[in-house]
Amino acid sequence: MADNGMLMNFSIGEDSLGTKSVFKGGRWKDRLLAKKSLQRRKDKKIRDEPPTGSNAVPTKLRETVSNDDVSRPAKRQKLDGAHPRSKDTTIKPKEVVSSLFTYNPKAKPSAAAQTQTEDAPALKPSNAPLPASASPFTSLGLSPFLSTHLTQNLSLTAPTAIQKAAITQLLKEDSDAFIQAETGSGKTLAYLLPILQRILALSKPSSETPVNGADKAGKLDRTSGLFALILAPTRELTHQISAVLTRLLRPLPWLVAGTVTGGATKNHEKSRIRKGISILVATPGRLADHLENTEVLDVSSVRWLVLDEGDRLMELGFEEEIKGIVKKLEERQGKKRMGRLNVVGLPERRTTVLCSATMKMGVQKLGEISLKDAVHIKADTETSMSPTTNQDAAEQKPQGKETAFLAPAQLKQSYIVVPPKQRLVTLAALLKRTFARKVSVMKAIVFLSCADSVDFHFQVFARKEVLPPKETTPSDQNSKSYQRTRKPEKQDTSPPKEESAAEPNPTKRKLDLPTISPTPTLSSASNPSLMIHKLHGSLEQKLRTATLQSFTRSIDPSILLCTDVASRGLDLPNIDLVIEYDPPFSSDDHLHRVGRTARAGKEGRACCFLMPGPEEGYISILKSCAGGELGWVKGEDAENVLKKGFENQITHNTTKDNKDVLTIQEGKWDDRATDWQLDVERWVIDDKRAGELARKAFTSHVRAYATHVVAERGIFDVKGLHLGHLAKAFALRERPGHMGRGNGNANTNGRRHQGERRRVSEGEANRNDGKAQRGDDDRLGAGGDEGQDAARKMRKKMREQAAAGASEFNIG
Ligand SMILES: Nc1ncnc2c1ncn2[C@@H]1O[C@H](COP(=O)(O)OP(=O)(O)OP(=O)(O)O)[C@@H](O)[C@H]1O
Repeated sequence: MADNGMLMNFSIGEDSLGTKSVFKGGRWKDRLLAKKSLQRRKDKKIRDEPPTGSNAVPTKLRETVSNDDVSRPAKRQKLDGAHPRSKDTTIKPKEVVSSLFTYNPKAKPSAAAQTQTEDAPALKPSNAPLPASASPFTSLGLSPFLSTHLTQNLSLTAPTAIQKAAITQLLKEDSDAFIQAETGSGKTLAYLLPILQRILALSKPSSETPVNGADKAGKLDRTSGLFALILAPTRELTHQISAVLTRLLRPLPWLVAGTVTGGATKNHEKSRIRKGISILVATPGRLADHLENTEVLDVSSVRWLVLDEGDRLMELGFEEEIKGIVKKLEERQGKKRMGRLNVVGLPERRTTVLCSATMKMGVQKLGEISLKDAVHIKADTETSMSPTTNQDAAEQKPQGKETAFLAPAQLKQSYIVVPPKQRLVTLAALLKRTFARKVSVMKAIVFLSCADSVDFHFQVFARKEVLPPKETTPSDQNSKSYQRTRKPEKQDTSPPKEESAAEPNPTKRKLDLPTISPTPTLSSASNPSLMIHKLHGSLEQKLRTATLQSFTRSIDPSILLCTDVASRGLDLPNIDLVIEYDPPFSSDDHLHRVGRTARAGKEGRACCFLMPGPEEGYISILKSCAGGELGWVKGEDAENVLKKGFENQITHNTTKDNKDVLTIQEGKWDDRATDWQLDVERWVIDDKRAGELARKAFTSHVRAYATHVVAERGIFDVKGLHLGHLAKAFALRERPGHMGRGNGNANTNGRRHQGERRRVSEGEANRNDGKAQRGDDDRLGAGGDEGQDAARKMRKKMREQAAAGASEFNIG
């Protein structure tokens, strides 16, 4: 029965859609139905009226209709053609745009309550070098020559706490060791220095005698044998360790370091191995390959094996390779090669050192494979809290927490709860605000969930804004304009040299690379040459290396957009801010990501984006990673960030004579934010490639979202995502049509590449996915569980690839 008919049988008090409606007569059931029908009409009327007050749609959008009401399913809109149900294709559909500022879910009051309003002082650094007077390098057993080299040539005056502990232990005994220390605490030198000291002492009965270039240690040279093997999970990390080693070996030219990694030419590696290498840094896949196929690789004299970033080695599925390498080392140890120098003083047994900042199941398993009676070396937190007194240190130490699992104490962490529709514009605002002043932040890293998302956001920030003509006119009375001539950039695509080679030229920028661009939209008057870089595992290795090198060496303020490819072990200088735009896939990943800043006692900031709802549960994990109540974790007000970022609008235009014109307009922040968002949305609609990028990024992001570790999947529940709202964060006015249809093709996930993938923990497969949320078909998983199906397939695929030992970095 139609509701309209029902209403006619009742007498209704006051106006039919007024607030005081009284139903009289008829059965109670009919009265109830009529009441409900009236309520629906009222709701419809409210929706159709332009809202007023704080929730008003900005003026420019009032003629448009919102389809993103949280409380009801969004209707599918066809943007690039006629209305789906309309047979008349000549009728242009009305543009459907939802406002950034309406129908947004709000942060829970409990999350707001956790927001600190005042800036608490950060704790004293936990990974800084110790006071030089208390612990000089010589006091640890390093030779005066090495100590002098560290101080004079590498500007390292004293060890960090983990270096002190590791160097003392590894020089004292030949037992295996597990080195565990927080990010940025100097683990690389903690294992390299004792190995170097021991190699220098080989063939020299008295290690007391200083070694120098003129009187080299015994008869050792590069043909004496390979003494140490260092395994690292990624090519980038391998090259980084090799660069540190090369600097250490500079005054010891008779010792030679080398690398073997996937992606490099095997024949070149073979010829270097043939010439002789004293210390080899390798990725497991390529080393296993050489052990199998390269006759000249003699590992019989290897006495030190280091497994750096142990947890990552396991995550990337290198278990089998490592088992094979350990087996080969054991088989070949002791077998003397004809013609080899018999190195006096070579230890009888091999020492294996496992390094990790975090202690996962995988690390324990790796320990079982590789270590025998290992000593667990940890930083003495009481001495690591330099330069505080012991009493301060004791007060700082979080009760019942392993400090090695924590972020550096001096790191200032924040979180920002942003509704999905405002995510993109808030990220832009945060970056604008961050780089508003030249001196404030030199470099920032933004972590995203997948390669496609990195590609999309890179393009968003690399493009020039096209604002409405009135507002871009420099003659506007609120506008100030600046002019600067763009310098022609010199092309340089040559492969990067190791640090030992010529000194870097920091002014050289590789603008011709597709991974580096100026970012006009984020630049400011005082910071006009802001650069943006992108890095992910689907890029060609050469491009990755060149991009990373350019970002590292740039003296201009720069932003790096990346996946977790850059989260482990990389020591990038001057990183002031880490933004986790997409939350990490596990709390361990969070520690590694934020560990790219606040290194070796330096200051650093990190900010994690969360969405209102279950994601707010992550705040307590952020706090516990920061050391509980003692840690520095502050909530940022999302609206404040938007206000600060969009107070002034800066636009760049290029004149015919190749001059950049910088225009600053002052005005209302919410209008500016809306203009900015609409501009990106128009670009996505008008430019076919951009549209494709946005849709791929969105799809891949949602699929990647399904791969959070099982323990945190209640917080990051893919079924709870409001896809319609989230689409706006990818400048899409509706979610892509195929989402949630269960095509389940994990390969189209847009390259959240094997190496970036989470190894699925045991029991994950048995996860009870629960029931799909009904009543809101904009949520993945509603209507037939296709979303769950896609997520399940994605996880299965990842398991297969991890088991196959594939890695984005190392297979070559
Ligand atoms: N004794 C020291 N004094 C000053 N700086 C140091 C010292 N030892 C190492 N560093 C610097 O600290 C930074 C971090 O070192 P390293 O990369 O070895 O840290 P890490 O513990 O391996 O970090 P991660 O866990 O992130 O891989 C490097 O820039 C290094 O040069």
